Amino acid sequence: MGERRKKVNDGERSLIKAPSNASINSQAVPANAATATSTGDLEREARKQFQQDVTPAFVYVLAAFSALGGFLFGYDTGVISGAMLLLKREMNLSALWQEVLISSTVAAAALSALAGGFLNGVFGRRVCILLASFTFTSGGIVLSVAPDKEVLLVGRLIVGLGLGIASMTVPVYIAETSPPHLRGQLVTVNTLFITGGQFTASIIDGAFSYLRHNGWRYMLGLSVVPAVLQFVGFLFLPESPRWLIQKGLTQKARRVLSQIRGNQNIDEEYDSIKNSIEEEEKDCGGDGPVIWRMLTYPPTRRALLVGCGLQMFQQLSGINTVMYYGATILQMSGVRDDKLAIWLAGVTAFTNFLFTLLGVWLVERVGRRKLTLGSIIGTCLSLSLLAIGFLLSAQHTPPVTLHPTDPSIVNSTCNRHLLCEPCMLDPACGFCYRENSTALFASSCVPVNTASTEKAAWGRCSNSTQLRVHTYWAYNYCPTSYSWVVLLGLVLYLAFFAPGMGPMPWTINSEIYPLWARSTGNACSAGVNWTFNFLVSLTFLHVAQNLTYYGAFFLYSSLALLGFFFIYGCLPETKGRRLEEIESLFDNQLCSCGLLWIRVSAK
Ligand SMILES: O[C@H]1[C@H](O)[C@@H](O)[C@H](O)[C@@H](O)[C@H]1O
Repeated sequence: MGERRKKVNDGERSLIKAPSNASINSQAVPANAATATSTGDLEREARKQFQQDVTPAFVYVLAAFSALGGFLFGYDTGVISGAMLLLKREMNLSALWQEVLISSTVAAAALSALAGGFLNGVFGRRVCILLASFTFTSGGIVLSVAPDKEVLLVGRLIVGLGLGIASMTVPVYIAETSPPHLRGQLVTVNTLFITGGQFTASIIDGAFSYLRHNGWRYMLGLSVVPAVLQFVGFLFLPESPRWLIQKGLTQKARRVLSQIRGNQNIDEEYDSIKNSIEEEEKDCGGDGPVIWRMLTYPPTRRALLVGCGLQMFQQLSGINTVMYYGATILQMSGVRDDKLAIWLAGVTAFTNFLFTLLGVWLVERVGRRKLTLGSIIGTCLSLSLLAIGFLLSAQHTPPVTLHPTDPSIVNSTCNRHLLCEPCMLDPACGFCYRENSTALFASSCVPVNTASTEKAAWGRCSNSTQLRVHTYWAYNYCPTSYSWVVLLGLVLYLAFFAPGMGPMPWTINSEIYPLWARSTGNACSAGVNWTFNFLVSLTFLHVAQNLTYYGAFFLYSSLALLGFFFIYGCLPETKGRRLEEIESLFDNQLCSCGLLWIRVSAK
């Protein structure tokens, strides 16, 4: 892809007056600076200390405005499930149209993330963020005024295009503008915004679900607010200094760097970026598209494998099955009021958000490698616990005791099921039962109402008045006394996944590629993330039908275990290193960092 690099113009540097060091208070010099041998060393130490202590507020402003892209990522992927409940009634959507409207956005995001690599290289990070927020705004407007399902589809595709570009550009922009000691934390804030967006979407879904007519227009259209905010903000925010240096716009780069470092001395940082670009120019050699150069140059090939592998295992650990079907899983744990279902999704989203906050706190304390390893092993174990909960529920599933005689059941598959478990796994049927304080009785397996899965096609469970008095309709779940195991599994899953496996793939990808390969590397790995998101969420219900719920969660658990071995062997620690130094971590043979780690720990 066309990431061109121009020669850096040395002459420009001397035109700019370096900021004075006079503001550095001698008291800021650390104790160990006494061992420094020359005044130069002393000065550098002092500067480092000063720069670490006083982080200019502008860096936070940049990170917050960029992370609005993460918020829109979370909002637009999260809001659709609640909007769909209203849309399917109002527009009479078939199951196929519902699936198309949900997954078209994710598929469009996968494609545009790949294209985003090219756009980032040629036009820069800032223009791409402006483009993404413009796309989000247009998509939001189209969705909120859509007269029919075809226009809705166009709106969903436009939003997907914005998502792909934002998801790959924002982490890169934040990483490139942050000081090394804050980089991990600030990029992780972007994932915090993603989960915050998902949580906000569930609240908005809950609030507008009472507006039966046109409520979905507000749900889908409200994303315009943060999108416009980001667009306006970025009209005033600067381009990434690293991209500017790469393009030979050195004078502008120095200005931006000094602005985002609060007029501290930026010589050292500037020189280090410039030198590393010159080094890279010699090292990576060869011509041809960036992706080809990445694949033929061993360090970037390894980094790409690690980056894409992390994104793949993030999605294979099943986060989006939990995010999209969380309400059903929670229903199994005893809350049966259907009206609550939409709010329950909010509980899952909030837990995900809360534990991502823990990740922001941990990332610079324990480092990326340990955090990701701890997270994936916990994820793997809690997925097994979820599976065990489903297994116990399936083994103790209640029997069907009533066999209704309505003529339409003769042609339906529902009258073949003798237990609740196969009945609820059959998408055409649901379990209708009565319950007193001690036991469940008068249970039947009957066809679902095709217009709304909230009730049966006929009989006791098709009647909303009856459904209020001790008669229950269970679609997608079975009443069980092992629900607490499932609930515990779910909470532990989010507690382990959200601080590590949720944010780290994005954070690590923003750091591991040299500048010439950064946008292409992030485009590929974000493309892998969206592709596996699409595959896993689209196949979840089919996988559950064929392997049962516990089979599905055992499968995700085994995939997470595989992910653990991959991360253990292949992921080096990038904490505290300058972006320019990170390439050297991939100099060693592929996936030998597990061995290195053992050696270092043994010393
Ligand atoms: O990192 C994010 C986050 O964990 C979200 O909750 C999830 O929905 C996304 O797919 C993932 O990429």
